[in-house]
Amino acid sequence: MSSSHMDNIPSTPGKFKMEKSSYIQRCRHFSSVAKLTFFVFLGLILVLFFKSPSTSSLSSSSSSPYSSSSSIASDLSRRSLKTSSWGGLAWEKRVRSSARIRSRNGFSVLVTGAAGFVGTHVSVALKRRGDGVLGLDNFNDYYDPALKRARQSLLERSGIYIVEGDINDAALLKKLFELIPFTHVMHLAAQAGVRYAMENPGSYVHSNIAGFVNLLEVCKSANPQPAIVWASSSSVYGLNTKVPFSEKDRTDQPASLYAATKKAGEEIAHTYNHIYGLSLTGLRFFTVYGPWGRPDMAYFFFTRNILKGKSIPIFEAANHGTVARDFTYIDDIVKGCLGALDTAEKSTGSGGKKRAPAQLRVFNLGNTSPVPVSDLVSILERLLKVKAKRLVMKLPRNGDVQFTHANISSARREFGYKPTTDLQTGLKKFVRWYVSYYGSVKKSDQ
Ligand SMILES: O=C(O)[C@H]1O[C@H](OP(=O)(O)OP(=O)(O)OC[C@H]2O[C@@H](n3ccc(=O)[nH]c3=O)[C@H](O)[C@@H]2O)[C@H](O)[C@@H](O)[C@@H]1O
Repeated sequence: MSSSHMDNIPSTPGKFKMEKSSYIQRCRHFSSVAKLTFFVFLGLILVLFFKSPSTSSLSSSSSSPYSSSSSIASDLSRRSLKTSSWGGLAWEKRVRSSARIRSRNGFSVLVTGAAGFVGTHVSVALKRRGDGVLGLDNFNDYYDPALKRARQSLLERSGIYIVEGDINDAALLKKLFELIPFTHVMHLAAQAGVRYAMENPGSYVHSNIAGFVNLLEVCKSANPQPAIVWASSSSVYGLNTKVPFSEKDRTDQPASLYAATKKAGEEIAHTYNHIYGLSLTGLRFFTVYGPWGRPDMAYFFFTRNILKGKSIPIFEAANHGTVARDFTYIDDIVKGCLGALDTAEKSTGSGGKKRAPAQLRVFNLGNTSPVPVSDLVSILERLLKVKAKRLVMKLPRNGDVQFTHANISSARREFGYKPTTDLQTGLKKFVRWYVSYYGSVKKSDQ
């Protein structure tokens, strides 16, 4: 068992006294000590069992297939709330400097998941236009943390500091809000990935539900309350067959636990808006891709495997049905995120109390033109000049839906969202980045 796991166990005052008492005293009080020890022990077991939803899920789960590590101990530590040391004057100075607004009417934005794919791009874009940006990320190893560290270096060069911590760490979040009166929170920290939810369900509950609630709890008590824009997912449409997907369509048939936790997030957002007057905007991202992307996503590991001469599994639906995605390029998504932030109204509550009705929105951010996965592979083959070893197989029943297709008229109306990058153009930029980042084809065995 890892020491970080032990660190999570609160020590009781009773236990502490016991260790300090003398041998004679201990003998005299042996029966009460034995009883107490028994109850302390029982308590510890209960704490271990119930403390973390992710912990209990680990008994049957393995570490992420996309990460470099495969040990359960590492999985435990990446989910623990133990954050690297924070606090102190130097740390506060870094936090303040990163969050300092440098343009007139600029925002100060807390970006959760800042070392993630979308988080990195959004942080850079905000900083570039003069907003104050403070990142927060737990650097878990769901996929190669080295890539997250590289994104962190990128942000550092733009003057953005990423606080290392988990969104479940209420003390840390409170401290950040004490230091900075954030006008906005761009909440992108999440356990992503559709298929991994069957392997490690607890991690989805931990980040997408418990973590989100913890963040909202801190936001609702903050003065001023920030406006919150956060990442939902196209997967909430689940088994919906009406195309293109409109925000008005039903979203009560999720096909994966991941989708269910994102849908839960939308309902939780409703509650915090209703009770506390928090301004909340959920963005349903449609299969976002691009440079600095996520290695667990198909376009990314297809590229890696094509270059390495390994076969790639291409899913097809029943009766050779096409599986397609409304792949959306990262720059378009960034514009959508900024548009949502810019049109977000202020939260209306203060002191943890609602003063007036507040804004509650949800938008599709897609590309409006679904592409079959087999076409994605053909584009990659052309760009990489390597023929893929295609392994066509039946769409597994592990949470995937057959297709996605966004209706974006709502986002267009509200903030002029208009994607401009087609898959061919976007993948070209991705491949260029991939080759430069991983050095050469030979080295691309990340
Ligand atoms: O749009 C979204 O909301 C979601 O988009 C992606 O989920 P997904 O569309 O499943 O993206 P990939 O895992 O990259 O899969 C893309 C396509 O490739 C297919 N695929 C995937 C893996 C594989 O081995 N073979 C294969 O054909 C999938 O069925 C899917 O049609 C992200 O992983 C989610 O985090 C995100 O929330």
